[in-house]
Amino acid sequence: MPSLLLEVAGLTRRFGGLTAVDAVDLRVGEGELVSVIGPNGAGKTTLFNLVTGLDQPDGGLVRFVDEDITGWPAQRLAARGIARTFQHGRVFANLTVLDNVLVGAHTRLRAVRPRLGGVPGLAALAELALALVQPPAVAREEQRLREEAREIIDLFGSRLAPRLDHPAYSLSYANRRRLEIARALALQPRLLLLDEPTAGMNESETAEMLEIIRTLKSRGQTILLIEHKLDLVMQLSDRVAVLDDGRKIAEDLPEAVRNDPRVIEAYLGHRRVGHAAVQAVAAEALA
Ligand SMILES: Nc1ncnc2c1ncn2[C@@H]1O[C@H](COP(=O)(O)OP(=O)(O)OP(=O)(O)O)[C@@H](O)[C@H]1O
Repeated sequence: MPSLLLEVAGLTRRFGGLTAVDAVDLRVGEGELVSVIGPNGAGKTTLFNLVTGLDQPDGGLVRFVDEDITGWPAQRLAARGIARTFQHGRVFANLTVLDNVLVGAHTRLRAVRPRLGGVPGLAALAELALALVQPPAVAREEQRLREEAREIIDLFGSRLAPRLDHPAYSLSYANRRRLEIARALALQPRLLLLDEPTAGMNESETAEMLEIIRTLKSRGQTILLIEHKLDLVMQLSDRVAVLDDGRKIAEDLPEAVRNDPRVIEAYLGHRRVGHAAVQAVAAEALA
């Protein structure tokens, strides 16, 4: 059993009368790829928002490594090594591909740099002075970051590498999604959360994304993945957790989840259909 990186216990989020995330438990070990699946509205993105500090839980806790991080803001979590991508992709449209990735790297550096005495404005002034003077150490660091950013971009091969100087707004939808992942990787996250990385992608783009995620996993990257394309989930995951109406209804190895009638029924929304019919429909959908 790998050492525990993320532990979610009894996590709950209500919106008015709706319990979007209902007492969910989840554990992710170092180096694992755990997928969260479930029908639309099951609570997957809300769960991600709670883990990454974009939303506050009404109950339960989130532990990361050896700290209780429940309710921490996103910036503080990024400093601890939690990075995410969004369902609809978020990049800085007016920045180039390279600069988008550099933003990720700079965020990491800012997070680990010691605070300058807590004097308001001093840190910003120091940054400005460093930028103006560019002492050799800063120039070297900048060069190193650029090389690191290029290496990350190279992971996406001919999709992004020839477009280093292109503004993000000029990229195709699939390339913007790739760029968003590249930027998250520049944070060198201990935990990477991917929210539907293949949403809106065609079959060959999806296959490429599968290979990229496989590569990240083989390098030891811990990943929490939301994905609707179950074929991809089944190929990549160490474990699969299934949400339905905010509750975790199953968590198991991919093969076991694939054959779990509760999962099939919930996922396909065929609660009133006979078991045999469900299995027939599911066999088609999950094939
Ligand atoms: N800010 C909000 N205010 C009110 N209701 C919300 C809010 N965010 C999410 N919900 C509701 O919570 C439930 C869970 O939504 P969530 O987006 O987490 O589901 P999901 O599993 O990610 O769905 P999908 O697969 O469609 O992305 C849904 O019923 C949704 O309408």
